[in-house]
Amino acid sequence: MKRVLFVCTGNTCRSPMASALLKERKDFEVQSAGIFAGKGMPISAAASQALLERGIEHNHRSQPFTSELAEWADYIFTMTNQHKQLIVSQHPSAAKKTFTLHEFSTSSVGDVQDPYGGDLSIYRETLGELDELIRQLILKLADK
Ligand SMILES: N[C@@H](Cc1ccc(OP(=O)(O)O)cc1)C(=O)O
Repeated sequence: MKRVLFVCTGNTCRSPMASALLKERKDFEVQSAGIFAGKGMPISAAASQALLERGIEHNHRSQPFTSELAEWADYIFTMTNQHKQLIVSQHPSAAKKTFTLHEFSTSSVGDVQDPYGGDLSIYRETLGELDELIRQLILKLADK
């Protein structure tokens, strides 16, 4: 099974939602982490609510991005180009397997904006964006 690591900033909103969506497929080993994440924080309440509205329950505890996780992953998908640049600069050996979610899934330039601090409608929008990106991601990974 391919090992996929999603990375965002705090590992309480975007990457846990992406992870929950891909885990639904059961064909991948999935983890998430944050560049500036603390350890053991739950998924944000609004992210959890947006997932529950789609019938997805996601047990999550935040974790920081580490070199061990970088080694574990076959693919590292970041929410923004800044996350990618940080990873590549600190872990050059991971450069070949690190992509922004937009560039890998849709061959486009763009960031998944941080919904942190927004209301539930913002989280629903982010989840919708992630859902579409992950649909494309699955198609792309099937070709690998
Ligand atoms: N701003 C938060 C950290 C944080 C940043 C972004 C964030 O969203 P995401 O999990 O999508 O990166 C979550 C938390 C703090 O000051 O603790």
